[in-house]
Amino acid sequence: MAVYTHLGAEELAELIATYDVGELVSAKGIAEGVSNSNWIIETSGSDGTGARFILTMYERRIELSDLPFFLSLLDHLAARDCPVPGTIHDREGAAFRMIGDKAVALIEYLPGVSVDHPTANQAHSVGKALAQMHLAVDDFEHQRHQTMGLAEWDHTINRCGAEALDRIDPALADFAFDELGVLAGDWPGGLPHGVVHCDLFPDNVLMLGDEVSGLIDFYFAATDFIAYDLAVTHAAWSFERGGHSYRPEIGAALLRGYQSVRELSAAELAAMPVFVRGACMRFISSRAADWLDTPDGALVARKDPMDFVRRSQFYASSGSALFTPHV
Ligand SMILES: Nc1ncnc2c1ncn2[C@@H]1O[C@H](COP(=O)(O)OP(=O)(O)O)[C@@H](O)[C@H]1O
Ligand SMILES: N[C@@H](CCOP(=O)(O)O)C(=O)O
Repeated sequence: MAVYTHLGAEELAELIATYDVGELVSAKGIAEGVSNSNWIIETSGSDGTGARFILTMYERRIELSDLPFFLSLLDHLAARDCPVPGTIHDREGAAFRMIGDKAVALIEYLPGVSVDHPTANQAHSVGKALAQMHLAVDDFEHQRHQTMGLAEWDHTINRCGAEALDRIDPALADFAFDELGVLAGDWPGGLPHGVVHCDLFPDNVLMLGDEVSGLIDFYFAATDFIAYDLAVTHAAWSFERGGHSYRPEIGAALLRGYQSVRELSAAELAAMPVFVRGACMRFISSRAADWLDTPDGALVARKDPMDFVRRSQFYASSGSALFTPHV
């Protein structure tokens, strides 16, 4: 379910007329996604040859005051040849408009599909695209506070409470409280930082064959350590679904692809074993809170926090072996 708001044909045509993209031809709701409403929009195109866009209505989770940051980040990266959709500005130059109390933005449509079970070549391309993005944000002038960092994981886990966590899984509370202590003690400092994606799961990457055709869903982007973003991507891509087994060829290809564009410093490599565990805790905490907030029988599929507990335990048992300079 990812169309939360009904927009009538007249309302959509009126909206599209505020952009220089031709007339509305069709609008189809997109089923994927959970946070926002998305439509594929087809128009006659400004030159009459037809054009396709994504219309996003921001429904929840995103603060309106953050929208200029997210949208200018898309434009910045698109202008630097990253495979990121740029925004279409309306005839008055605005990157987003309001429909009632909700913001909407028209963005470029990118081809490609999200893969469920990546190959090593695909992971290599994702590593390259991530590193390219990290280089391209170097001159991005805006910042955004990391709202999903260590303090928030701690706050979220404590808000859930041990009893509720144990209702999800009897091993969850002990694991989460112990792990938060480890992360608080070991969290690195003083590493290169910049604006990073922070949620580059396979469903936020579009691929054409082995090549990345789109990086999407930048709505968790924030200023943080650059290597932490690689850690999030590593934790999200390198396991079988459920987190039961590590896919060494995927983790290694991702790192190789990344380092073919941006080499990690010795200090960044040394921080990776903690960063990947932090990345797991980030999704354990948000998934646990979402799990407890989602009523039984709701249409939204719950994501299992234990999947990332297993990934974290694997990382803890591997130590620095996955992140040595020769990988
Ligand atoms: N620029 C784009 N080009 C093509 N498809 C897109 C684009 N942006 C989003 N999509 C499609 O819309 C779906 C949901 O988008 P996403 O931003 O991930 O939503 P949510 O934030 O609700 O998770 C994606 O899985 C993808 O299929
Ligand atoms: N990728 C995260 C949750 C964020 O949801 P998204 O649909 O906005 O990517 C997870 O898997 O827990």
